Amino acid sequence: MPIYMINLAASFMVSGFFVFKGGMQLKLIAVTNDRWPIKKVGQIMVEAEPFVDHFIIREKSKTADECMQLIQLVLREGVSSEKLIVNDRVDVAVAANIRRVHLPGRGLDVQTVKRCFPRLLAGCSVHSATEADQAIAGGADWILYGHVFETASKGHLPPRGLEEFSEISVKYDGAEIYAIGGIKPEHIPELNAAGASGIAVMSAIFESKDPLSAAAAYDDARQAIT
Ligand SMILES: Cc1nc(C(=O)O)sc1CCOP(=O)(O)O
Repeated sequence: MPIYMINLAASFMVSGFFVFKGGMQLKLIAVTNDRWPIKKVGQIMVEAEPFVDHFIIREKSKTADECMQLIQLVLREGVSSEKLIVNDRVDVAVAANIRRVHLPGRGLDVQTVKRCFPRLLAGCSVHSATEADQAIAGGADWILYGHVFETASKGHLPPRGLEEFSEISVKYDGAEIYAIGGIKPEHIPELNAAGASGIAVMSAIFESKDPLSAAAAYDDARQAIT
């Protein structure tokens, strides 16, 4: 039986109702998809914001200056700087006074970034239990494990599924561990049972004609299990 099924069974065991990781509601991270001009990305972020805990600004093709413009735009529209996570661009995070950076596999490692910029919080993407071990040992404040389900965003490559994800979340109980890749609202119960702290979603929000409703669907699903 996969470990996440055992977790699911165990989570029913305390007086017949669910026990959630740390008693917390699953967090929703929305990841920008680098497909739109700055103004449209900002508009989507502002629309989805009521249901989103954090945004990862992952605009790989944009210049540092354009990323700064996007940050200024959403801050002006009332999005809290605490909700913003800058992907990869430590320079942009420091210049824009954003506290959180998300580091992709091939960039600087968490330990180096945290040593050089002790005030930054840093997370990273992992794709195996070994990478998760390295990230946690390096002091990662969160990790994103993926891709969990099949997704066009990863060229429909075979997904990693939930088994290793669940093993990581059991091993590092209490750490912030997010699932990414192909996540739909209906996956939330099984991700919760696998010990997810939250989920990270890209296309379902940034390709939607109605980003607020798209984010609300994830919120409904997480409310349904709390
Ligand atoms: C940006 C990203 N990183 C992944 C990883 O596995 O590290 S999967 C992914 C794309 C997630 O997009 P969607 O929500 O559209 O499936």
